[in-house]
Amino acid sequence: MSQYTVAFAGNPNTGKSTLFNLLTGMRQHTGNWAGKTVISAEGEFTHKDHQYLAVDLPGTYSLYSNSADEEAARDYIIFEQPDVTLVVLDATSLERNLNLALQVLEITGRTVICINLIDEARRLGIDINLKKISKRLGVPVVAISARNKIGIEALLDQVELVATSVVTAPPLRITYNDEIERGIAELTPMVEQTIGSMYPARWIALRLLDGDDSLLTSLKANMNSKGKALPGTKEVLGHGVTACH
Ligand SMILES: Nc1nc2c(ncn2[C@@H]2O[C@H](COP(=O)(O)OP(=O)(O)OP(=O)(O)O)[C@@H](O)[C@H]2O)c(=O)[nH]1
Ligand SMILES: [Mg+2]
Repeated sequence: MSQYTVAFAGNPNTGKSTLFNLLTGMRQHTGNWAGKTVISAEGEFTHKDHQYLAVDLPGTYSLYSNSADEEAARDYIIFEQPDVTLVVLDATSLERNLNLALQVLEITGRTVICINLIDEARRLGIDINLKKISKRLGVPVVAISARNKIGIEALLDQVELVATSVVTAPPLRITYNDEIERGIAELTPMVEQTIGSMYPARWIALRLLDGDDSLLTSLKANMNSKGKALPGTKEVLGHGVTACH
């Protein structure tokens, strides 16, 4: 039986570890304060005919290399290329949480959006239009309560559809202002030429435009560890990189 990898990403304190523990039977640290998960934990679970390896990533507000946690989550999603990235959002603060979801979606369409704490949202009278969000983002969106074990089967059904490629979506394409789009257009072919089609070139170009040296360092380390040296990376990518904001 093949095993699919599911990475749990999301802002701190959105219930990733609660869901992870529920599915895997493990006991990752949970609690009502941010930043509990510091290293990624792994555990297994089964749903219907498939086996999954769940990876509980540290909570992050972005994938912009602001901290070791963000770098770890970013590197896992880009370089390990999980079969599914499950973005766990807090239903009571969707606007803030969707920021990370958009960043993940720019990297990969192999994503399921899991809106957790739906019990809390209902208590507060927050009504969430799942269909509309799913249509806008192009990926499945499921509401759950990990603590109360609500919606879990429906969530895993969607995870299965993405893992088995029954449901597919390209990375979400966000259009930036003209200056940034010009930079992306210039850099993306160079990125593709240098690293091939293995990694999300447009997103990497965008991060390089922002002067994200940490991503460049990770890219080089990763390519080297896979025996794919990057001749001229510095020349190609280091040249013309300007911060846009
Ligand atoms: N009301 C409610 N609370 C929940 C639910 N799921 C998780 N929680 C609570 O939310 C808090 C945070 O849960 P964690 O699972 O530790 O969150 P996390 O995303 O792993 O947090 P970090 O590791 O810090 O990123 C805990 O107090 C959980 O009991 C839910 O469905 N409803
Ligand atoms: Mg956690």
